[in-house]
Amino acid sequence: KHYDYFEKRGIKFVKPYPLIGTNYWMLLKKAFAYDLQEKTKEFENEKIFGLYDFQTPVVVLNDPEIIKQITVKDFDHFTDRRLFLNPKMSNVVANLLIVMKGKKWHEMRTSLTPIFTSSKMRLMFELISNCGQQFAENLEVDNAKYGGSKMYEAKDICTKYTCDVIASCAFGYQSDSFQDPDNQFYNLGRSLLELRTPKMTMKLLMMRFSPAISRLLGFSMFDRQAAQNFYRLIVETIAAREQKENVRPDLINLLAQLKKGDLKPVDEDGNEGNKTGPIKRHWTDDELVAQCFVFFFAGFETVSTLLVFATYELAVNPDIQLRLREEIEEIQEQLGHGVPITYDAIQGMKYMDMVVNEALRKWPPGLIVDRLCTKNYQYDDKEGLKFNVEVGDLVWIPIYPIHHNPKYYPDPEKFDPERFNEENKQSFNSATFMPFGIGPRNCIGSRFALLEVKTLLFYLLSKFVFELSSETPVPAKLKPFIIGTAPEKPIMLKLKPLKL
Ligand code: HEM
Repeated sequence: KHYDYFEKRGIKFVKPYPLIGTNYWMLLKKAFAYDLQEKTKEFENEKIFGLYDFQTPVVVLNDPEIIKQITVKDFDHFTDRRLFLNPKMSNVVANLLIVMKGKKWHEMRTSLTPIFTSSKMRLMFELISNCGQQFAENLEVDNAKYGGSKMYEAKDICTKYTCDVIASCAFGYQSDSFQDPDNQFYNLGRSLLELRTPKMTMKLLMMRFSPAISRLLGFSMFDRQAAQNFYRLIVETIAAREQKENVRPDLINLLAQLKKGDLKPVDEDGNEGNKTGPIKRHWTDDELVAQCFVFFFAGFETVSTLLVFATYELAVNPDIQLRLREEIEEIQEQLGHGVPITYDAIQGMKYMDMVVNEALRKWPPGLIVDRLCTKNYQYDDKEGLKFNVEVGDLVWIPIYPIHHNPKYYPDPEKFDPERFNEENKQSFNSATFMPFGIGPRNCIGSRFALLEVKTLLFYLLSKFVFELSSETPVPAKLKPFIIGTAPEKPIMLKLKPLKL
């Protein structure tokens, strides 16, 4: 009964099958990204087309102008996402920015935006840099024990680093996951990593297929005990900070300021308004804890995935790696060898920025973003394309297929940082490069994520040459049967010491 949605509206669509809709990629053991890419190619002359995610009709926006119209200009009709996390799971989940809806989301986003501005990131950078430096030193010592010949699994080292950064910047806790992989942060991180396994994919699909059955079966995405321990730790740390006036520039500190009403609202560019006073609102413990958890929920897997693919591309493109190292050496000469990298120096690294952007284009950690229609909507491009979207209908923005469309990126499988050089950047369209999503509901943590990734690359490349083990397949392919960006086979890295 659900499968006549597009026919009724005269929208071209992919033929669905009972129950699975158009999700055949699961049965064919294909990667979701490749399947969606094929479907968008099949409909390349259509600005929109339909598919069925199980029984849910999805309008796929296959054109940058329509994407901008719906996600930016007409955002007030599409303020929400479809939920994969059930807010009824706990009050913390209900208060995650990713999950919140409508007015409540808007209010929370406005309250949190001052935390993620450039000026706050500048202060937090010292903590990120300490983690990067410590991590590279640990690897140097470990690698030396094996005469520089040890193979490291890229995902393993990148998740350990990401975990330490989150522990330090979000939770105010110094961990060293390389030396002590049993610490509580890494354990929680590991339970998040399970998201990328076929077993968890089945659970997530079940949550999508039938939230009621999933609740009955008690499906949960995280280790409950670990999550409870975290809760206690955060509440206690915030209380201790309030008493001690500790000025460690981390999220806990910023949340304590928010709670006291010391932070002013900012506009989209992070500028404080002169006329408006500080944000005043009552914060519950659940709300405060949720904001720390957001780093884990939204920033752990995404950042480590980007790091994995960036190191992979640098290893298979030695000329690009060399050019990036030259830029790093220039910075080191300016700052003095052994001196930690500064916020301004990392922000000024043009080639680093190009490399990271190209890694985000080719391997976007988020393959799609979605929007739920919250107010009936009528689209008319005045050139013959008209369609209606009603409250509760779902639209997808196909990030991966757009990033791999030769119309926007000639020779899309080539890793070419020049696509993002100063000259090309001028003509960039925000709806053809969307690693952090698009519009008012885009990624709030993008500045933080970029700093985290660039910092580790800086410290690692100043010590090692990245090479791949012979078992790592080139070109890398995406793992089938999971919804997400992960390599099919582990990426094994050799870190050849520069000083040997
Ligand atoms: C390379 C790393 C990252 C990538 C590629 C990434 C990508 C994304 C994408 C595609 C979205 C959806 C945007 C949309 O719907 O238009 C998103 C949302 C979000 N991200 Fe990130 N993200 C990254 C890191 C982080 C980090 C480190 C944080 C930490 C705070 C974070 C926090 C969030 C939050 C809270 C949202 C929801 C925003 C809202 O609903 O208002 N992300 N991210």
